Amino acid sequence: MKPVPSVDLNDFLSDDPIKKQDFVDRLGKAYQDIGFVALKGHFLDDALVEKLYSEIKNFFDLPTEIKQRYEIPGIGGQRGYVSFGKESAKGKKEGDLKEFWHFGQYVEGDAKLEAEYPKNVIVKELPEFNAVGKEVFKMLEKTAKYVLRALAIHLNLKDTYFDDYILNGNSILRPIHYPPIVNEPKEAVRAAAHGDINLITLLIGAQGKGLQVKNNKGEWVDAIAAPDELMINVGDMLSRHTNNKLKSTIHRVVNPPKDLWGTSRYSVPFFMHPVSDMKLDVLEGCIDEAHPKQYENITAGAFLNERLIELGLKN
Ligand SMILES: O=C(O)CCC(=O)C(=O)O
Ligand SMILES: [Fe+2]
Repeated sequence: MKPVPSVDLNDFLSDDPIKKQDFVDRLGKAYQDIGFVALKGHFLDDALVEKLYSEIKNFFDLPTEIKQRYEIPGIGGQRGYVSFGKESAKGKKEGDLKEFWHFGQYVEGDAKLEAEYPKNVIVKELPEFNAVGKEVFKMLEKTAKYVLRALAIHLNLKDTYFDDYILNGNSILRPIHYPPIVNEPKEAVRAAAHGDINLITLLIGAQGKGLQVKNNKGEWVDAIAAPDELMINVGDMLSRHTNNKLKSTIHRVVNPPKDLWGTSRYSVPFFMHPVSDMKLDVLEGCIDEAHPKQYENITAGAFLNERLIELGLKN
């Protein structure tokens, strides 16, 4: 059996109640077991993904001094460029072997949130880069909305429970470049073991080897998606809200074997965040005698802030 199960969003979107319920059950089971699922039938077509890759390669190929013009101080790396080695996993000293870019929310019809979020950074050299980022952001956000609807049903909540929290949410699209490895890395890896901060993560580009997840026996297993699949996992915000009923699984990106050091890895996670005001307080339905409340009440905004400091992106 594949360590990470596959599901098809078309089943959830169909009018057939049996298929719909089957999707909910399989997704819920996957998130209670391994915390990851590979999903096809999402809203990104092949041409869009191809264009995204070509544009992000163009961006990371720009000279370092140009890329660094887009590294904005004082915003915790929440928009624009974050240079190589800057981010480290929670509790780790060594920086990860990666550089990345952040596209943030395109707020519509909400002046308060527009003022709250940092503005998206526009790359002057590459007009298409900005356009494709926005398009991919919207398509992943739409995909995530239906995945969260399925999870709401699984949690015995109203299917639209998350809709208002994710509308204009503080989500982030992060194209990552892991450059070729030139010198023997001492302790550093491409991405050290971590859990994601947000509600759910949708990852484009998990086809190649590299991504590994820790299963419930504590073993690292490869998480490899088919070319038409997104890898989708639960983040810490959702596991907190559900009192760990849904698992935020620890994962990492390992360095390739020496004969492949010369190759770059590109991947593009979309971190689905709610608005900062969302209360992550443990859901009543996830507390009982066998599962006492495990977390203090906190808002999504306060939780994010804590974690950005721990990642070395904010002080
Ligand atoms: O590059 C990958 O495949 C995963 C990256 C990741 O886990 C993250 O950025 O949170
Ligand atoms: Fe991650």
